[in-house]
Amino acid sequence: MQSASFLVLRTRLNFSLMASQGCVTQFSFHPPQLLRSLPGQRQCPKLRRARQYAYSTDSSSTSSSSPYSSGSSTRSSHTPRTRDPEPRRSLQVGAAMGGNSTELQKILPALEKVVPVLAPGRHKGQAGKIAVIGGCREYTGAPYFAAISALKMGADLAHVFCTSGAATVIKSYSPELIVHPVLHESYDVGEIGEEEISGLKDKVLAEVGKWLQRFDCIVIGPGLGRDPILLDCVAAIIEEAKFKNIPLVLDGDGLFLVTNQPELIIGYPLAILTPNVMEHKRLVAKIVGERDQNVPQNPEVSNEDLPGQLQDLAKRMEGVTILQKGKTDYISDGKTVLSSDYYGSPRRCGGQGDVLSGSTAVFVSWAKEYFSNENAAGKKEVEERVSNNPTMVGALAGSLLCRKSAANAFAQHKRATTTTNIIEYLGHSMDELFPLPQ
Ligand SMILES: NC(=O)C1=CN([C@@H]2O[C@H](COP(=O)(O)OP(=O)(O)OC[C@H]3O[C@@H](n4cnc5c(N)ncnc54)[C@H](OP(=O)(O)O)[C@@H]3O)[C@@H](O)[C@H]2O)[C@@H](O)CC1
Ligand SMILES: Nc1ncnc2c1ncn2[C@@H]1O[C@H](COP(=O)(O)OP(=O)(O)OP(=O)(O)O)[C@@H](O)[C@H]1O
Repeated sequence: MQSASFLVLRTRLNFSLMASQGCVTQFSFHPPQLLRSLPGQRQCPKLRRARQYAYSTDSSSTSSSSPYSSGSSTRSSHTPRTRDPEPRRSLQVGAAMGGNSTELQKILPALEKVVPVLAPGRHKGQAGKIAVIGGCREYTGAPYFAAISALKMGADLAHVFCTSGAATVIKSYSPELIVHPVLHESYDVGEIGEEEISGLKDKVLAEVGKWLQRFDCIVIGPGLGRDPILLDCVAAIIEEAKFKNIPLVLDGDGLFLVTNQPELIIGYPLAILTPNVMEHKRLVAKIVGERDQNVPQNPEVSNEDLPGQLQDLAKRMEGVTILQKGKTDYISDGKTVLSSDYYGSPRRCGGQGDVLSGSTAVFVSWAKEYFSNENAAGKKEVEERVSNNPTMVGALAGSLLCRKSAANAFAQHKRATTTTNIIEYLGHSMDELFPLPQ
């Protein structure tokens, strides 16, 4: 049997160097792999899954054992995989605060190409129109953080779609946000039957739907809550956004929704999931443990092999991009894995994930626009140094920016650092990473 559904050419280059602040940092760089589908790879989903499983469990190949294991499984046990399931491109940039690696010096000019120029001829909206779907009685901070982050790092317009209970509060944080109180929780509507729920869903979809086409990217989940009626409506919004080909960033309770209903998002190439450690474990349990009879029910997520496991997960989700947040951020669309431990802060105050989702949404919209322009300058450089997938490019840029802002805010505020401080540094950090022309 072929060891994979892919033919692969792999070269690898490792090097280490002294980072600018004197500590030794190890970098590894795997040039982009060549992936070629074998005939029949895009056949029926069942066959495709069977091929993937055959790939990931074929013990005759050094690169093909399952990336998952479980100590408590009642199903077949598996040896943890020690090698990559597939070659991956890995970018690992300086852990040291202020590190300025050679790798980074190649990546940043490539990422900069997708950042739109500021020119007098451009009109309002061209630098990005972002929507955040989130905000309920409990959480008003998270959607605010995501939306204001989008504005502060360069988007022109940011909308928030939330419940009426959250709207006034969010508006009072900032006059810059456009806030739509259109979502409903069970608490607001009381006990209603199926028919009324369906009517409510249509109403919400009509309210949100008339705006959808305007957005370059939608963040779904910060502070959304987990009310079943509300989530039902958001599922309908996701379907509509997919139909309109709008990039989606799913975070917080948006991840809760798609973890429970993965079919909402599987196979949508413009989706980015941004799970933290816990959210990632839940996703793995659902997508791998529950759906694949041939791996343990509660697959172990091992730090040692996160990149390989993430790549496997993204592949099982048929090309969805996953940004797994943590000490190191790992990003994969199933084809490649990028990782970055660039900058960052030791403060773990709540809300940093919201800054990431809002910023990533803007970068993704810029990257999508950039790749859709046939004559865009430097496209080959971006493809070779980062990826030809706008969601991968956007996720890496979002991660770098947030970690840079967190490091800058921490340098100033130390233990007092909060998410608001990190947001204050977004503009400055953008300019450090992607300087405006003098
Ligand atoms: N100001 C606001 O309005 C904010 C609102 N937010 C919104 O809240 C909603 C729910 O989000 P969430 O963060 O409470 O849920 P989730 O991530 O499942 O964590 C649940 C528990 O898991 C654990 N845990 C988490 N990370 C871990 C790790 N790395 N490693 C190990 N354990 C970890 C940890 O458990 P503990 O340690 O407390 O036992 C944690 O309490 C969502 O809509 C979000 O957007 C936030 O954005 C914050 C700012
Ligand atoms: N241990 C760490 N060291 C450095 N940076 C980290 C660490 N853990 C997470 N980060 C960074 O913090 C940001 C937010 O990740 P985090 O895991 O806090 O998300 P979250 O739990 O979803 O946040 P939120 O509080 O908004 O729900 C990411 O950009 C990630 O790179």
